[in-house]
Amino acid sequence: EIFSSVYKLSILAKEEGKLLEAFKKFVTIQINDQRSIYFELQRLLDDLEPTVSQSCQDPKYAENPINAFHLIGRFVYKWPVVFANILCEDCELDEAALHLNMTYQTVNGKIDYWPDDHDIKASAQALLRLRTFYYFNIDETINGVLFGEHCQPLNPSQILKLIRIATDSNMLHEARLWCEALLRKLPFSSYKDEHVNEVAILRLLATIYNKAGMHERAADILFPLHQLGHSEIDREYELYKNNVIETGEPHNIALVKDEYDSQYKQLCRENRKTPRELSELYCYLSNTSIPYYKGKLEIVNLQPVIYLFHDVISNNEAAYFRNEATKKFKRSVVLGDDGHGFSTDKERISQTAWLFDELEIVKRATLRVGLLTGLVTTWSPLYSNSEPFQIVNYGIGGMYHPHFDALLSDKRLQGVVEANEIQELKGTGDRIATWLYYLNDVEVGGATVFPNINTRVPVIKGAAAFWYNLLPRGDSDNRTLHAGCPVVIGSKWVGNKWIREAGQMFKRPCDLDL
Ligand SMILES: O=C(O)CCC(=O)C(=O)O
Ligand SMILES: [Fe+2]
Repeated sequence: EIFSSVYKLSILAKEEGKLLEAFKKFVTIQINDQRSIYFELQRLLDDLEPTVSQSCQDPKYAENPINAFHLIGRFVYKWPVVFANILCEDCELDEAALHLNMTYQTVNGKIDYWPDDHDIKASAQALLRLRTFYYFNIDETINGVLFGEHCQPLNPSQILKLIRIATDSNMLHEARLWCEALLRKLPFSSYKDEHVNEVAILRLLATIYNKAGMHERAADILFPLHQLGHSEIDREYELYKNNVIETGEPHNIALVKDEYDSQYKQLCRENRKTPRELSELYCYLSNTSIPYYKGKLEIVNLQPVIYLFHDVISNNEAAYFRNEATKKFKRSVVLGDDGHGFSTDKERISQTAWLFDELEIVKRATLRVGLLTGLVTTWSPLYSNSEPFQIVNYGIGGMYHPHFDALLSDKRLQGVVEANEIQELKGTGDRIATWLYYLNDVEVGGATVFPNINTRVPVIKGAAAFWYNLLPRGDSDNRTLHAGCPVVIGSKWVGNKWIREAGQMFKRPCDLDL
């Protein structure tokens, strides 16, 4: 899939420009051909050109989730129509068609995955989820403004698609809000699609209420259409009317779990520490074992202490990390429920790659983490005091739900498996501490938050968050539950280095009292 990395989407946006060029060339040559197929192709070109000629030049285009939704939509619904009309397996292709075919093949190879329905659904769900975190204004978004930033407006059929996906995903509260916003857009003066009209939208709104158990309301919505003689809705209308529960129905659509506003979501929106709590936080220069090398530290929470180290990776190094990672990307996984094996998870939408100390720049960064934290970070294939860097690029609305980094602390694992059963922990112990590099700036969203201790760490390029996952006595520290908030605009890159227990016995000795 492609939605799980904004980096991959950016490549898609750039490559689309090549498709447009080849398609344009093809259409220009056929300009005098009067067959109806060429009118159809000209129409497709007129539809694609204004957007694509700009989007392929804008490196930040795909960093906006609304644009990304458009981009994926073009690859799923529009480009296949272009190719189906021009390319054929057994027929003879003229020069322009051959060129288009070749471009198609190269682009296909470059993006290594052609977006499909799964990406449409996932990018729509990402948009819906983003709304439940950041409460952006739906009407504004439809008109092409998200968090004050301009993007492509959404057309009525895209909104209808979004509402259908919300309804299928049982996010009925969101579905209703988008549906009402679409009704406010009526009449669609410049948009012509016979399937998207007032009747279709009202029918969908009625479905939403019906699904929420509000059958009477659903019937009421269809009643005016019924009176006007829209016989196509009669069956639904009768059904809703017959389902009405006389003893009373809910007055509102209940929020589902995904729609609740949790402490986690609130922290994603803003720092929630009181002025008093904030006044106790401070910054200082820390010593390392090299006399002239100091750490620039900011304390962002006192107990347990969460550190933010500033200026600990240069722009060049960060670019090197990002670039090396793109060569090895895989969809992020999480440890399976039974503690064995790894699986992809809708709660971790990103692509990851591991960078080992074999690379000189990476090795230097590993050493630096050791110097700054005072822990032993050296890695070798035989014995590792820390894991290799795990580089992560998030996707549309990409996030990582609240979790613990310590492999054994996850509630799911407690009692299910013994520490020594996990191959991962043998000889190295658990993840005593986390070092989290921020490898770029994110325009909107993407903070790292700790819901149990009301702490929010903003993304700052070149900085790194650092904390202990384990208490000195070795048990996991439940206060370190943390999450990567959904990215609204931008492409978020982080680099994890998990430091293991083994090797730290003199650096951070065990202590039963703590
Ligand atoms: O992206 C973030 O801010 C958090 C990442 C994280 O917690 C992880 O990768 O384990
Ligand atoms: Fe984490």
